[in-house]
Amino acid sequence: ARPFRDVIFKKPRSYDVDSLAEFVIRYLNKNNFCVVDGVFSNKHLQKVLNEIKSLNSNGYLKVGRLSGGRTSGQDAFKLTKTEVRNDTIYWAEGTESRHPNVNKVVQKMDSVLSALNSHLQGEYYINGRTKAMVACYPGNGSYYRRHVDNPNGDGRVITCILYLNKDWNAKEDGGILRIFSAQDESCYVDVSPEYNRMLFFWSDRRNPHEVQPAFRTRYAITVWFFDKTERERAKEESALEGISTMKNELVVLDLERIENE
Ligand SMILES: Cn1c(O)c(C(=O)NCC(=O)O)c(=O)c2ccccc21
Ligand SMILES: [Mn+2]
Repeated sequence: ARPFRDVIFKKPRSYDVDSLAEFVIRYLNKNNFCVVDGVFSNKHLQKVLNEIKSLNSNGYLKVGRLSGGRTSGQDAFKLTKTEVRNDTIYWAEGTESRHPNVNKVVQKMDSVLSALNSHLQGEYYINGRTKAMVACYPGNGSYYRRHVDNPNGDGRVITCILYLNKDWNAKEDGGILRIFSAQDESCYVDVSPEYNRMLFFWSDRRNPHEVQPAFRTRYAITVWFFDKTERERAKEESALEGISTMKNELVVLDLERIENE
């Protein structure tokens, strides 16, 4: 397969939230995804990384169980000896006192979130988000199988990821996020999970993606932005099905229920 374009990751004119939001929407409309490098200061991100490492060493990150792009034990495909599925995750509200710098990242994502609406030509109205998912791939070949974040209208419209991996060398460390073109299976774009890199993409079927096996510890913080209408309809439907409608819990439940697209 060949990359569907040599994507040169441009930088926005400036990093105020409105220019950022305009830049994100422009590339979401053009390519269905947008990479923005250099949003945070190195000083701040170093503190964020330290907080996440201590969350990890204090056992706050739990194995991702059946969540998202994997089916349970009855997998047909065999794992190679170096590929193990053990991404670990921690859900942050963004207000906990144990990680003030992670909270600042969530607040920055919130400020971008609220600025997006004035650039979305009315097809969505973003009015909320999930909790922030702090994810760690331990680097023993752990990976995330190809999936769509929101294949069935659970309300999530934009995925926002911040990568925290210093001096990442994808050739040795792997861990590439490969986003496939929904139209043409043989086309994809590879995003290296580099430090201070933000990635936005439509959460629906436009962006099947996978995390390739990582051979070094790989950290990321992800937030999913909700569309008001789609979210309310999903909550009505799930209420009918009797699934608990606690806002963030529902998202966690959805992540466990999502099958591959
Ligand atoms: C750990 N992890 C993920 O890494 C991704 C994902 O697509 N990550 C993309 C990336 O890290 O580049 C997910 O979409 C995901 C969904 C539910 C639970 C855990 C999850
Ligand atoms: Mn995903």
